[in-house]
Amino acid sequence: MRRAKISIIGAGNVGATTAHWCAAAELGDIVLLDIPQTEDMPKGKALDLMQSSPIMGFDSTIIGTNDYADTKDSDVVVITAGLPRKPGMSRDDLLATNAKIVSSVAEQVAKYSPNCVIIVVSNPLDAMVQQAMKVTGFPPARVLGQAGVLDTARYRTFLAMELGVSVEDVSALLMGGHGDTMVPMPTCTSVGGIPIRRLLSQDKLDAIVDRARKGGAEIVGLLKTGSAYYAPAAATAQMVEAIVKDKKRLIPCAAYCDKEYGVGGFYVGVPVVLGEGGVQKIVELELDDQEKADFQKSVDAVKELVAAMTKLLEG
Ligand SMILES: NC(=O)c1ccc[n+]([C@@H]2O[C@H](COP(=O)([O-])OP(=O)(O)OC[C@H]3O[C@@H](n4cnc5c(N)ncnc54)[C@H](O)[C@@H]3O)[C@@H](O)[C@H]2O)c1
Ligand SMILES: O=C(O)C[C@H](O)C(=O)O
Repeated sequence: MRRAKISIIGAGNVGATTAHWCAAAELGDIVLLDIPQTEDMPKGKALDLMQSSPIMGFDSTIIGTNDYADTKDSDVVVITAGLPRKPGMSRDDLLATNAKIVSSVAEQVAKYSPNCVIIVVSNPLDAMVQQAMKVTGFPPARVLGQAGVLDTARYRTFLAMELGVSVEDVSALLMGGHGDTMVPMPTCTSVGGIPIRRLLSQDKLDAIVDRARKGGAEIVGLLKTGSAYYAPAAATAQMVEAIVKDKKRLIPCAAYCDKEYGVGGFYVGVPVVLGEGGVQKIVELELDDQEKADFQKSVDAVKELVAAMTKLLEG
C-alpha cells in the first residue's frame, strides 16, 4: 500500500508540531517546508523528528525543505505559514500580512499538488481559507480550515474540568467563525449521553462557553511570544487522519457554505463529514432561534473580514 504524502507549509510551532502528531500516528510521509530565509531550519526539525522514530516506533519519512518541488503530488497540504498574534492583538490584526503569505503559498500548492486536499490553519482562519480557495481555484470540498476541532476541544476540556469527568465522555459541537463570535451549541453537548443542561447550571455553562471563546487569547496571554500550538496541531492531525484514512469523521471544520445554512458563499465552521477528497457532506442542523441569531452574527463577522481582505489585496 502506498503511504500518503502530507506536506506542511510553515515549519514553525504549529507546522512542526503537526508533523510530530502526524508522524507519531503513522499517517504518511511528511514534507516540512519553510521560506528560504529560514535556511536549514525545516531540515533540522525534520531530521530531529525522524531520529525520534526508533524510540517511538513509527515508520514515516520526514524531510525538511525550502523547495516546493519536494511537495510535488502531495495528498494533503497543511498551510500554517504566517504570523501568530501577540498579547493585545486580535486574530484579525494578522489579516494584511497573512493574506499575502497565504496567497503566495496557495499558488505554489496548486502548481505542485493540483489534486491535494488543503487544510488551512493560518489566521484569521475564515478569511485565509477563502483566499486559499480563490487562489487555487480548487473545488470547495478540497479546501477547508481547521478551527472547530480546536475550539470544541477547548470547550470539552473545560467541561470535563468543571464536572471532574474524563474528557473522553464529553461530546460537543461549536459552530461559526474562529473568533469571539463562535457559536457553542449546548443542545449538541452531552456527557456520557446526558444532555449538558441536566448537569450544569446556565451560569456555569455560560462561563465555560465564554472561556472557550477566548481560549486562544488565554494561551497567547500566557505564552507572550506567540499562540497555541499543541492543541491546534493535534486538531489538524485529526483532520489529516480523517482524510488519508477516509474515516468519515463528523467534526466541525471551516467549510464553504453557499446554500447551506443560507451563508451565501463563505467559509464558516459547520459540522461536516470529513474523509477521502475532503468535505464529503455538510451536515445541516435545524437551529433554534438563539442559535440562528448567534450563527448569523458570526457569519456577518466573517463576511466583514473577507470584505476587508479583498479591499486590502485589490488595492
Ligand atoms: N486555526 C487555528 O486554530 C490556529 C491555531 C494556532 C495558530 N494558528 C495560526 O497559524 C499560524 C502559524 O502559527 P505558528 O504558531 O506556527 O507561528 P510560527 O511563527 O511559529 O510559524 C510560522 C511559520 O511560517 C513561516 N512562513 C512565513 N511566511 C511563509 C511563507 N511565505 N511560506 C512558508 N512559510 C512561511 C515562518 O517562517 C514560520 O516558520 C499563525 O497565523 C497562527 O495565528 C491558527
Ligand atoms: O488564538 C490564536 O491567535 C491562535 C489560534 O487561533 C487559537 O485559537 O489558539
